[in-house]
Amino acid sequence: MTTPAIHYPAPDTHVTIRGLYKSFAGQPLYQDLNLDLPKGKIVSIFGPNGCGKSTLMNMVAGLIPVDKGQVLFDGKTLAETTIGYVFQNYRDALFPWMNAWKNIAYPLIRRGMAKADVTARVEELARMFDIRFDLQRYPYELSGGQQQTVCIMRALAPKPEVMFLDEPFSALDFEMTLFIRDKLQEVQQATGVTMLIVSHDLEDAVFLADEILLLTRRPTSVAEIVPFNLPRPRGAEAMSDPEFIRVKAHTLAVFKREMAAG
Ligand SMILES: Nc1ncnc2c1ncn2[C@@H]1O[C@H](COP(=O)(O)OP(=O)(O)OP(=O)(O)O)[C@@H](O)[C@H]1O
Repeated sequence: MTTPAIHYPAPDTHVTIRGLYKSFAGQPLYQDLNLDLPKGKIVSIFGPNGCGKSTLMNMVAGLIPVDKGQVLFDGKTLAETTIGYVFQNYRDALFPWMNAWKNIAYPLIRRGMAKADVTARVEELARMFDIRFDLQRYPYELSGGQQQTVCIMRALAPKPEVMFLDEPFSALDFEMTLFIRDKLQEVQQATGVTMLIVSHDLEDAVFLADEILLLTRRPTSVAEIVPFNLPRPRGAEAMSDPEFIRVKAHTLAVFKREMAAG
């Protein structure tokens, strides 16, 4: 009798993914995926088009069911874990009938938090994000960057243990990208939240990451996990740092290898 391999989590693991399977229309996407995501770190998911970056994140976040497998957060189930999610398209992510303040407060009000505590938390987030616009304004009155900032504040409001961000920079101009990069790093440093970011842009994927999770083509597995240890905070000048350039080049080489395979 053979004993199945036991995948013990690496030290400092937050999220453990074990024996994960997912198919769409009979076509396998993931087959027995085993993965550990480190606690209090930023992990970027990067890989070829359609390899399943968003699907992986959405399965971990519980937005898409797995066919088989287990995902645990510090040994707890998703239901026992506070998570935050920033959706890919900020234009559709905010409740249009609520002003920015109410959007941010929404997850707190739903949890039954007392009014004074809700106000204190929204004010704390407004200070953290150095908000200069009027939070009484409605989403349609805000710029794209302001809307995305509100989305991130809403996701952070309940103090999540894990934060999921699907393409958070894809619709932002460069100035706003720099601002959001700064803020995400500040928040991460201040709170120790574990972050998982899906990106289809190589530079974005590398810049914020402690680890870049590189996926193969479909059926998808882990091609490589690339560490990126440049000290924080990483400002715009980090983009010309030799270590950033080296990690980006390595990531690109693995990506090209995966594109050529199969
Ligand atoms: N609901 C669905 N039904 C059928 N196929 C799906 C569904 N969702 C995703 N897929 C397929 O699964 C694969 C992975 O999709 P996913 O969006 O996760 O990939 P991705 O790596 O995030 O893609 P992209 O780089 O295009 O953003 C794709 O081939 C996609 O067509």
